[in-house]
Amino acid sequence: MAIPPLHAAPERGDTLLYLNGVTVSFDGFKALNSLSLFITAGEMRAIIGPNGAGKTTMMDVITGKTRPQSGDVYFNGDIDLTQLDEARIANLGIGRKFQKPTVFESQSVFDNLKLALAGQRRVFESLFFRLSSEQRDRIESVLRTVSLFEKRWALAGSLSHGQKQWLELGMLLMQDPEVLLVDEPAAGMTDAETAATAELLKEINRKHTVIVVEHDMVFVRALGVHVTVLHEGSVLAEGSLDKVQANQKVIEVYLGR
Ligand SMILES: Nc1ncnc2c1ncn2[C@@H]1O[C@H](COP(=O)(O)OP(=O)(O)OP(=O)(O)O)[C@@H](O)[C@H]1O
Repeated sequence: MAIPPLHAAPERGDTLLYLNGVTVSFDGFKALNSLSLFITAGEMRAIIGPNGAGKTTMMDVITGKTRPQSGDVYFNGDIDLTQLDEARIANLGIGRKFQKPTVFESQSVFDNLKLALAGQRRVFESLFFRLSSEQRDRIESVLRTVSLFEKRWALAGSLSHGQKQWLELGMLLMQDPEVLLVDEPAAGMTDAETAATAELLKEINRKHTVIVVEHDMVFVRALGVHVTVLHEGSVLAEGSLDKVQANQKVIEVYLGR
């Protein structure tokens, strides 16, 4: 049974991402069941929910990897994302970071960011193209943002798991996306790395809209942002972490796992 929407839909023009009544079925199973989610420009939103709630499918719909059977998906008020392919959507400024880091291990931290700047160019060409001073400044600024300036000449393969995640966030930042979708950034991190990642996302959020999917409640608490709880492909609750954690429906869903 579809859960009725918690709030009336806002005006599309007031949103950066507008998902209204989005349904995705796999052989009759609804991974998203009339999902409605509205993100305002400049906000950071945490998305939580038990396994199979539809978090990954939601990100697949936004990035064009999966087409919904029904519902509206708009970016910036009037760009219909259901009509665009993944490359077009990425070029619009919707960047995604998957859970597993995919940095170039045999290249330096600096060269990984250089490769990210070059975008679609072939890897070999990209390593030998000459940087302008603005491009070098930009790489250095991102290196400082992700706390890897001191490590810039180290091979990416020698970084800790947490540092690799930060490098990959840095690679995403080189493309200067308007919105970043970040999948479980704190997974597998030490407590110190988790705390540093929360600070990093807050810093990134100063200039970019961020949607972060995460299971680690300590991390979500450190972010201190509005939380949306997904369950069976719909929004179950929304609000501060304290508010949703006190919600009886949310408690039942998590205890019933
Ligand atoms: N390609 C697919 N074919 C069939 N079923 C799918 C497919 N992709 C996802 N599903 C199902 O849809 C539901 C939602 O999956 P999804 O991966 O979006 O959940 P999730 O909230 O990201 O879960 P997790 O926290 O485990 O990553 C699950 O029951 C999953 O098995």
